[in-house]
Amino acid sequence: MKIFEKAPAKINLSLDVLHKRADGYHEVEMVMTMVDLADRIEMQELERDTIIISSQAGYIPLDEKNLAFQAARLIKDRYDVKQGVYIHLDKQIPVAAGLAGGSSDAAATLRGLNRLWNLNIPMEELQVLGAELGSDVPFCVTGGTAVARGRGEKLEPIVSPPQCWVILAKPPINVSTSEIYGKLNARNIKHHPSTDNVLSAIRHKQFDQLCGSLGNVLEEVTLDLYPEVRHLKECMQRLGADGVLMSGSGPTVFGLVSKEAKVARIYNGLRGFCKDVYAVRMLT
Ligand SMILES: C[C@](O)(CO)[C@H](O)COP(=O)(O)OP(=O)(O)OC[C@H]1O[C@@H](n2ccc(N)nc2=O)[C@H](O)[C@@H]1O
Ligand SMILES: Nc1ncnc2c1ncn2[C@@H]1O[C@H](COP(=O)(O)OP(=O)(O)OP(=O)(O)O)[C@@H](O)[C@H]1O
Repeated sequence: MKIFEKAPAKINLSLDVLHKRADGYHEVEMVMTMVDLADRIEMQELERDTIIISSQAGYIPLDEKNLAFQAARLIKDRYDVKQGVYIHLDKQIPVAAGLAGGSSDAAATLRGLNRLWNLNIPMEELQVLGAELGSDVPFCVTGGTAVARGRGEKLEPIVSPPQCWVILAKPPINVSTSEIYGKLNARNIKHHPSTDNVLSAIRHKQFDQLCGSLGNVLEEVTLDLYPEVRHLKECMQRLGADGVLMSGSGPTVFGLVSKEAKVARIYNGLRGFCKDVYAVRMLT
């Protein structure tokens, strides 16, 4: 049997760090949602006890370093599954972008193998398994819109943000999440975003208030290290996006845009100096 799962990209509408924990991770408070840009994952049963990964993208690992491989191995080990699986990743989400592409692939693999092997694992249990693979994986298991706390695994689902366009632009650089968290001085954060303001804007479907409340404490670190990300952010603002923020640890910058008429101008303006630009809808 062969099944398919979609693995959408996430964006952080807000990302606050409360403090650094004794285990080295950071205690976060984030509002996350998904956008209509997704990898497509095909999973096919194999009689042989093996995990095979392939992808059309030449620049991701296809061995045990791949998060989809790790997800498959985890589920096989925990539930004593003797069958194997062939997993093909049709990558559409740019890699190491701050859009949780690998995490979403891992989450989609957990959901897919749960179906393929009739394991009937409840979603909450898949999220707990996902947390072993990465901090963004539990959110990606269920998707939607949620407040994430802890190191990202404590989730509170909320209603969808007001519908709008999301323009994503990724400059051609690689940013390491652990490097950015490592360079953040949690005791000396200049501007904490207000999670309450973001939540109130979402609940009341106040698009302008949402745009005014966006904030990410990792932005300061990445923008200082990589001036091209700052330049991209300023460019998106100048082109007229209503709210602009870096996603996750970057380097992707997203712009929220309410009027469709503005989308093509912003998209074309960014394409002038950035190859990876996408105009998508918020997933509701
Ligand atoms: C930046 C975000 O993508 C925002 O959604 C996440 O906080 C990071 O999620 P992720 O890439 O799934 O992160 P993980 O793979 O768990 O961790 C990568 C590295 O980021 C750092 N890390 C991650 C999450 C967290 N709450 N505190 C951290 O300090 C740790 O150094 C860790 O070694
Ligand atoms: N299935 C996968 N897809 C993409 N990258 C993967 C995958 N599995 C492992 N990786 C590796 O993970 C690293 C991070 O890639 P990913 O696209 O998940 O980053 P990201 O979007 O910045 O994640 P996050 O937003 O969760 O920090 C890359 O260096 C890549 O080689």
